[in-house]
This record gives sequence, structure tokens and C-alpha cells, in this order.
Amino acid sequence: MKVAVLGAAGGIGQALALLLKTQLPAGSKLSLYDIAPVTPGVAVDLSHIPTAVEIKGFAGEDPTPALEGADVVLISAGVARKPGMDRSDLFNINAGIVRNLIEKVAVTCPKALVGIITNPVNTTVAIAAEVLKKAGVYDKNRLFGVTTLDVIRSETFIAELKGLNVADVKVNVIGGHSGVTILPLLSQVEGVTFSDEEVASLTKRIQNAGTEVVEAKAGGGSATLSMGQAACRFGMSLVRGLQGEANIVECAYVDGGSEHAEFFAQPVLLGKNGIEKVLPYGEVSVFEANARDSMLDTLKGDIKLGVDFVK
Ligand SMILES: NC(=O)C1=CN([C@@H]2O[C@H](COP(=O)(O)OP(=O)(O)OC[C@H]3O[C@@H](n4cnc5c(N)ncnc54)[C@H](O)[C@@H]3O)[C@@H](O)[C@H]2O)C=CC1
Ligand SMILES: O=C([O-])CC(=O)C(=O)O
Repeated sequence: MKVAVLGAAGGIGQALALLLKTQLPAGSKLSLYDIAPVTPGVAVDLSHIPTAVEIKGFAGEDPTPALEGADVVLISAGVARKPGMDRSDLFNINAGIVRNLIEKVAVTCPKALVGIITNPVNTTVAIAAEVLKKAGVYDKNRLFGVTTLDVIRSETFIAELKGLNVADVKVNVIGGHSGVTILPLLSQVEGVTFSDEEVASLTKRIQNAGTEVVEAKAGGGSATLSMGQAACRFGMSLVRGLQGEANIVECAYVDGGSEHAEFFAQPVLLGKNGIEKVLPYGEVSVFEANARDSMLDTLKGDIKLGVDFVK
């Protein structure tokens, strides 16, 4: 099993690489790439951790050596938000970065499962799909926008509010990954009920959680450590699925034939070819149905921006 992290010298990339070095199955290879010259050094640093995961670091303009033979590619390369910015403000820089990296993925490891972390995810995933289509190697079951941070935040905040053991909290988060497009399905959480006020305030907190971190870091970046954990959870689920483990389900932003939009975050069953099955997200409350329907113009606009960028 070979996992490549692109953007590996960054805040998310380093946290993710550390977690993968300690959690990937024995015999795996971990390949780190970033334009930053420190990247081979990050790999040397991590190589001193005693796990049976072989790690190599690559810097410079060309990610090809890092991508050769990769089964899973996780991409966090790009710029992060500062206070006052929206995720969509990152489009101008990150769109081109994702396009260029995916062009290399298309040539070097077209069968890899690709998880896009780089914002704005609603748009960068559409860019990746268009690039892969142009190259003639698009497989909708192998491309994912990583929305796991919305899921782990929801788990954490629900457990805190309701005094639950966080390990027991399961929640689907559907839609996309920014503002109103993030929709936690609180009505489905087992063993608890929420008042209308709690639903409204908790939904808003989950939707704004990225901004909560951006403001708390006061110009020093956005979520990196919690995102490292989220990306590790998602990446490990991709790996487990590839290894044939049963019942691996994660919410992710995918081209899953949704009636709502071309890309939509919902639960997917993972397996040896990526998505084995797109799962229904289940019953929703009236509040959730309204929130879902009213996000769609925003989400579709974000997707169109990505498609138009490549076309
Ligand atoms: N999907 C999600 O839930 C989340 C997404 N993000 C996004 O992840 C991205 C990365 O965030 P951080 O790690 O905090 O940023 P960072 O600035 O700490 O790291 C980004 C890294 O990307 C590298 N980079 C830039 N251009 C590159 C290229 N062409 N090829 C390879 N590497 C390149 C930089 O050298 C840097 O090391 C941002 O776009 C951020 O908005 C952040 C948090 C959550
Ligand atoms: O908010 C940001 O810019 C980073 C992000 O996507 C998140 O923390 O959910």
C-alpha cells in the first residue's frame, strides 16, 4: 500500500504525515511531496519513528516521483484562509495548484483513490474531475472531497452538548464543505433529541467551525491539527477498503449520482475500487430538508466555477 500526501510540508500535511506514519499497516509506503524544500527533511524526521512504514520526501516542481505507484493520494497543497476571507477567496490560487497536481496524477497513478482537502473543496473536486475527464481516466468512484472534518466536529460538539461518550456518536453530514452547504443531520443522531433552538445553533456552529478556528488563530492559518486527524481517519478508511475490509462507511463529497447536485457529500461504502456503493443519507427533518434545498444554488454555483475553470 502506498499513500502519497501532496502539500506535505504544510500545517495539515505534517500532522497527517505523522498520523499516517504511526497508523498505516506494516509494510506500507508513505510518500511526501511539497514545493517547499524542507519536505525531504520532514520525511527524515518522521523516519526516526519506529513503525514499519517506509517514508520518503520529495520537493521541487514535479510531484511525479512521489506519485509513482500510489494507491491513495491525499492533496492539501495550497493556501489557507486568513480572518475576513471566505473559502471561495482561495479559488484564485488553489484552483491552478489542484489542476496541475491532478494532471500529474492522471499520468502517473490514474487508478489511485484521490482525496482532495484543498479549499474550496466544493470547487476543487469539480476541477479535479474535469482534469481527469480531459485525460480520459476519470472514475467517479475514485475521487473524493474530504469532508470528514465536518463529521468529527459534529461528533465532538454533539457529545459536548449532550454529555455523551463521543466514541458512540455517529452523524451524517451532507451537502458540501463551506457555510450553508455543510448540513449535519442532527435528527438522525441516536439516543438524543434536540430542541429547535439547539438544532439551529448547533447547525450554525458546525457550519462556522472553520471560521471559529481561523479567527482564534488570528492570521496564523486555519484548522491543521483537527484536519490532520480528519484526513487520517478518511485516508485510513480508503486504505481499509482497498484491503478488503467490510462495512467501511464515510461521508464524502462525491460524484455519486445525487438528485441534488453533480457533487454531493453523503455516506459511501468503501471497497477495493474506492466507492462500492453510494448510500442513501436517510430520513431528514423539515428543518434539514429546507436547509438542503436552500443550499443547492450555492453548491451548484461552486461546482460550475470549477467546471468552467478547466473547460
Ligand atoms: N477540507 C477541509 O476540511 C479543510 C481544508 N483545508 C485546506 O487545506 C489547504 C492546506 O491548508 P494548510 O495545510 O493549513 O496550509 P499550509 O499553508 O500550512 O500548507 C500548504 C502547503 O501546500 C504547499 N504547496 C503550495 N503549492 C503547492 C504545490 N503546487 N505543490 C505542492 N505543494 C504546494 C505549501 O508549500 C505548503 O507547505 C488549504 O487550502 C485549506 O483551506 C483546511 C482545513 C480543512
Ligand atoms: O475554514 C477553513 O478555511 C478551513 C476549513 O475548511 C475548515 O476548517 O473547515
